[in-house]
Amino acid sequence: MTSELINVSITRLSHSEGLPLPSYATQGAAGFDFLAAVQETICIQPGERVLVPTGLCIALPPGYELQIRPRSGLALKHGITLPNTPGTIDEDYRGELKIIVMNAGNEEFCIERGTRIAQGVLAPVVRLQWHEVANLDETARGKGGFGSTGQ
Ligand SMILES: O=c1ccn([C@H]2C[C@H](O)[C@@H](COP(=O)(O)OP(=O)(O)OP(=O)(O)O)O2)c(=O)[nH]1
Ligand SMILES: [Mg+2]
Repeated sequence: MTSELINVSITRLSHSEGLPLPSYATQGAAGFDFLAAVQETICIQPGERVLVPTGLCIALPPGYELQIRPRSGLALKHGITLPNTPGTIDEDYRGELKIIVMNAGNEEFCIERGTRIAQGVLAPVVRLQWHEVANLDETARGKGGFGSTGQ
């Protein structure tokens, strides 16, 4: 990938010792894979969700967020998803990164230590400032939405 690399400070908690840092699986991958820093294998029953530790804390540079997204292979093969996707890591968060993993499949799914459970994508943030007005400008769409343009 030709995009610039942004430095992000990272610290480890004791339960991630021995695991490699999250990394990009291919040269052009947009997301790096988070490894589950579980001490023992945890199994999620269909419909259940668990909070998976990463054992990592980071300090994002100002103006960035980290999005935590599901992995499509786990979603397709096992129905593993993240109910809050994309999870938002704020630039001022210094706690442990954790991943809310849900089993939307039909069978038990087990997460072993080091399972690549989700991916992180660094993204720039644009913040707004409200400008309260009496009326909004008119558009062709107007208030039409929720299927107003047809199938
Ligand atoms: O999948 C996630 C989502 C969030 N976080 C952490 C980092 C984030 O900066 C913080 C707060 O997340 P969010 O704003 O989504 O949750 P909230 O329910 O609004 O909590 P808060 O009141 O702490 O902002 O929790 C995670 O570790 N994993
Ligand atoms: Mg919040």
